[in-house]
Amino acid sequence: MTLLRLEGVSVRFGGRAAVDAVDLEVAEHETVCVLGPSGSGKSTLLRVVAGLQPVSGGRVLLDGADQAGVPVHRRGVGLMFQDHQLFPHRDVGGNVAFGLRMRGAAGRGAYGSRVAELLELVGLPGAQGRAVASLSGGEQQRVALARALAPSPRLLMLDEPLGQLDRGLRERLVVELRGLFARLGTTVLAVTHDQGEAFALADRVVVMRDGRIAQAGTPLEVWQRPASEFVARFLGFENVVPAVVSGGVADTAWGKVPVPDGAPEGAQRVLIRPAGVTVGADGLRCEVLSRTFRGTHVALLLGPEAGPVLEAECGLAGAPAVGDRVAVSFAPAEVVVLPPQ
Ligand SMILES: Nc1ncnc2c1ncn2[C@@H]1O[C@H](COP(=O)(O)OP(=O)(O)OP(=O)(O)O)[C@@H](O)[C@H]1O
Repeated sequence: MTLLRLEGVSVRFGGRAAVDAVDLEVAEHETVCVLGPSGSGKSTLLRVVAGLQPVSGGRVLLDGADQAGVPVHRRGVGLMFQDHQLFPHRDVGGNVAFGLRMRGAAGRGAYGSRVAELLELVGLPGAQGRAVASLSGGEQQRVALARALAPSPRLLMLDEPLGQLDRGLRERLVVELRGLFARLGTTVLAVTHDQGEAFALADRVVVMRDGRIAQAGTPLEVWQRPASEFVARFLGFENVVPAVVSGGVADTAWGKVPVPDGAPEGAQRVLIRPAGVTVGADGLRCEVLSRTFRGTHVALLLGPEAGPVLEAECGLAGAPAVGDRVAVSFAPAEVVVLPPQ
């Protein structure tokens, strides 16, 4: 069932559309992550849903009810922002209880057990009495989450939820959040500029560009089939060149590249994901310009004898060294013929 529906939502500041005729649905129990470069309209979209930003056009519906004129505190949405805005003068319990009081969600006596339950849920059991200032960044994030979850919002909205935390902690928390949302059946609309975070957290990602949706789909769909060169580059793929496609082969600056069956023919732009650039004995000759250890693989930057630099991936064992001369071939499964801009 659809919980949130945006119909042609636009927000204009001066003459400029920050959000431009956006249609979006979020189903109950679904986690949707809105992703996009700075200024693409992500936060504005979130603020619209929360009721913090009036629309210039279109409608926001929650459970089928038009939210026009419904104030923030009556929308039943929970908000957690990047700078988590905890009250420094209240202890942890006081901060979480604030989330309950805002909604009048429980009688005063019931706060204590609900706060305890929420702190347990976010992995901070017994932290009620701790001062906010004594918490690490990750712990503060958990308290902010407990506070946002306190009134059991029908929609939880997160704006750059893990933005300030270091990478290792972010990766751990993302996994925890995903598990928590699945257990609670929470419906989540999150905004992030970090594609790794979005892909790890979301059932569906929505990539925004200049106030519009450039692509929406499951993480796998978007990763495997970026809908445009913009999306491909935003995901960090740099191997994009013009090509003429004919008979299952793309003619590119790197030579002939096999394309998947059924790819559109004619003048196109082609993406080769680094995983599809295979280092071997035959093929396009290249010099290794750099190599970067990535944990599970080695990322190579190659200078080919023809065409622009190429990104490739190879296994840790036997990775070539900088300055080595190698040859590469291309795997059609990792080649995407991109739609015209
Ligand atoms: N209150 C405002 N008044 C005028 N312009 C605004 C206002 N809020 C946002 N904008 C503009 O609208 C556009 C979208 O901003 P928004 O904050 O939604 O982008 P974003 O994708 O969330 O960016 P970031 O990742 O940097 O937070 C930007 O060009 C921004 O400058």
